[in-house]
Amino acid sequence: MTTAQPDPNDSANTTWRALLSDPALLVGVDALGLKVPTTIQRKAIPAIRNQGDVAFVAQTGSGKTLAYLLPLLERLRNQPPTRPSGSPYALIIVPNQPLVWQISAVVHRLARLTGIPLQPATDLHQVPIKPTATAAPFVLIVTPEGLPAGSPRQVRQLGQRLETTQYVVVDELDICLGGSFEAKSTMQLLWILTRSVPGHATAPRTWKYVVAENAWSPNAPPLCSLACPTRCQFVFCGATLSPKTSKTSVRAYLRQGFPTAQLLVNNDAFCIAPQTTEVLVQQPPARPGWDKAAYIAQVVDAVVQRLNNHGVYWPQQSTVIVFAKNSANATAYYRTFTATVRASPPAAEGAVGIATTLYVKSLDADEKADILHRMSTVSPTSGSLKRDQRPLVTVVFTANSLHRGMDLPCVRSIVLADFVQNIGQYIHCAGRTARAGQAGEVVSVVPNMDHRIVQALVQCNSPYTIDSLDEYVRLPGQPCTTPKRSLEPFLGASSTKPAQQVPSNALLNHASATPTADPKRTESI
Ligand SMILES: Nc1ncnc2c1ncn2[C@@H]1O[C@H](COP(=O)(O)OP(=O)(O)OP(=O)(O)O)[C@@H](O)[C@H]1O
Repeated sequence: MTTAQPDPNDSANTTWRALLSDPALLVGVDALGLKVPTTIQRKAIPAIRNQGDVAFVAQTGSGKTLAYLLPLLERLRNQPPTRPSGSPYALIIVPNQPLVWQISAVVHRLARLTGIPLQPATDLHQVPIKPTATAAPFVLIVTPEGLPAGSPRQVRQLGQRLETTQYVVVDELDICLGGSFEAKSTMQLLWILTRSVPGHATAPRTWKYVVAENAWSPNAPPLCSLACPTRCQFVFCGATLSPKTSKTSVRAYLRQGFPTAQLLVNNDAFCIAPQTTEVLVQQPPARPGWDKAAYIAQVVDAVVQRLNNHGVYWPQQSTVIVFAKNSANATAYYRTFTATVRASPPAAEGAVGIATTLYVKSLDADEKADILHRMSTVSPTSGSLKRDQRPLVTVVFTANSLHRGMDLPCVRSIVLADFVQNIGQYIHCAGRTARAGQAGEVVSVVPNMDHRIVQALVQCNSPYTIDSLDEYVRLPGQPCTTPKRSLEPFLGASSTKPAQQVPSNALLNHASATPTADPKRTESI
């Protein structure tokens, strides 16, 4: 992959007008209330406009979705399909169903606001095989599971349906191209790249291997060498990449398949947003009769209380997300919380004027997707309440599987009830708050302060490290302004290995070390 050079014309003062040539898009971003493009939008939009493959990595909540959707709309305006086709014009691959709905809602909104015809489809069957002459082009948004890729026959069918697709986005690239999705995504991208069918008599033998083993063969030819002239444009994006040394390195995957792609790694990639207040709370030692669920209920109650105390910093509508390591824990924390916790008292008359109602929902199975879908379609600006409406704190209990990509409105606090297993997970869970420059808070319940992950957080982010909930409630309410360092060097750190030695003072107080800013960087994969 090629290394992008810093653009001398790029400046934080770049306006939407300088970035987007199409007046309809300017109307759209204006209607969305977006004043200036974010850094990654300033970098990625011109790079994508050049029609080459692009991979970009930037902080959670930094507007990556629009960074790939706006060029798609622009492209549609400049090169509309010449005739109706049974292929979606664009394909967006994301790792989970709530994200499918979320991005579909954004596409729908953008198309409406800009007047550029584009229809979201969340299932291949929604794209008609024979569209009418006047039908708007489709963008298909699916998980890797949502596209067939098991047998050669299925892949052939997929091939027929994506024959004239022009633009392919892989969002949350480290999940979609790695782990359990790797084989499936590889099959799908392979076909889209080559417009040919693995398993066919003319296909290289290695492809048959790929099909038969349902795995990427190390002997397979580089994807690039298979590319054909009608190849479409690929865009990859995410907030994290797996480390170079990782067995299923996405970097290696991209280097092999998309060697000419431009890689843009934003300076803030792998960093927690600076306006995030981070708190590490020492979990009391387990002793007979101690109930973790009851303790988590107290933590969540303290979080709601702090929101109430510092309501002046939070808009009236707030969401708290409690992440547990699995659905069973999420349900246990939810049940105990609803059974034991009182509603927080209203703030003093004339002060902030916020009373708190608790709306708590355990997100299990189908329910979780449904609720997140409803929540994600609420606009953050719809926070102003009607006169007789009580301000609301929504507490959502969920398993970690939902930490990726969700852009829920007004998420003020994250509670990591079960400490994360790796830094990547921390980055993504913490990234559900402090989005698009808003203030936010992450409260991690830490069973063992000696973990390497704790050490990494103390070194890079100067979190508050405290050992009682009383201390937590008394923490200042101002949004954080501490710069944070990149957590990338610690991506491989696991919570199962204890750290070597963490200075005990650093764990007791808000660490005083001021992190240095990352050097400006773009990087080759
Ligand atoms: N230029 C902008 N100015 C202000 N807000 C913006 C801008 N661009 C996007 N946003 C808003 O920022 C929020 C986060 O955007 P988005 O979901 O695209 O983030 P992301 O970078 O994809 O995050 P993640 O890595 O968590 O998926 C959205 O609510 C979006 O509307």
